[in-house]
Amino acid sequence: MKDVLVLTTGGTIASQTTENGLAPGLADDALLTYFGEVPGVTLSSEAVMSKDSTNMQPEDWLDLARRVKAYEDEYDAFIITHGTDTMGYTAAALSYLLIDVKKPVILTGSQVPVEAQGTDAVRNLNDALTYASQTELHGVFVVFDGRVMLGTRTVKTKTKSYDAFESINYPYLAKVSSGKVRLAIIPPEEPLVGITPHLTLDTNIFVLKAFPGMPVEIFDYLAENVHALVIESFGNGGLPFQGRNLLPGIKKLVDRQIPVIITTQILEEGQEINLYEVGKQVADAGGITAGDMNTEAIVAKLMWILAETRDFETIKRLMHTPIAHDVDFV
Ligand SMILES: NC(=O)C[C@H](N)C(=O)O
Repeated sequence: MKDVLVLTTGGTIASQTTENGLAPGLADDALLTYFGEVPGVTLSSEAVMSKDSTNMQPEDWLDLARRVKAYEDEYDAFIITHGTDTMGYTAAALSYLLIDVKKPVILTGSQVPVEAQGTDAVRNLNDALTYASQTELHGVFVVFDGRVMLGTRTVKTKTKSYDAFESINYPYLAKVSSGKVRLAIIPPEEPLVGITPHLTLDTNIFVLKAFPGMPVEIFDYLAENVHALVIESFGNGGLPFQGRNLLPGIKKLVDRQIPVIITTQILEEGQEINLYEVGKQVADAGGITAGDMNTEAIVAKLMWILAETRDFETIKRLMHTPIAHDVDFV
């Protein structure tokens, strides 16, 4: 017998047409009626919030994590229904906040409201339930369009199509179809050293997307106001050092022991920061490469680490340590 708790948060899956466009409005436990019967599985639900995921905040991630922790012993698995727009962020954040969870926590949602014709919601809900009832793994997962992805690797790549999410730089964990899970093999991860599981976040970070012509003055503001900065660089980690030279700005933050994490705007294959002069100079200025992590995971991981430590070297080491399979190389 398995007990599964469905935590609902809103999203398109629970949205209805209003005069202001689609907005979550489905009755609290209405989603439960769209799950099929699975022998030996009992479903319960709890309405956590009713938000378009665009409106979700780090405090909402904490709310969800605390509920899973509070109910962890009572249920065998958790399904969180969620909007797709920021699902990748929530999935990454829960992967860190629930690093010690002993049950599967599965996020799903849909591109078309559950009540609308041609909806993908019914399939996704039932695939999530299939996975919840059959998996032996614990941790945070996204189940969408028949694919199971790690919470730290899930990125939304399509605004409308049903295959909205991809597992970036990591294999899909499983496929779900016709009520069956076909599993890939996930190697175990080294035990976590130097940080203990905790349910807190420091949201005082900023993400900067580089573009040709970006003014350098922004770093003066950032140096005074953030605990860490993420820069989405070009290609393999490159940022301009000619014209509007970003290196002094990066150095300014690093000199103040503010970590500057360098990721890339390119979704796949990660970065090799020392390959080109434009990247090596960034590394030499103190920029910390993020390897093959995605921005969603970097944001959540930084907030989670910063809540425990502000020590520059410790942050750097932990950013480079695989946690919830978030990074393969740096
Ligand atoms: N497909 C969706 O769920 C999109 C919606 N705007 C949300 O993120 O809540």
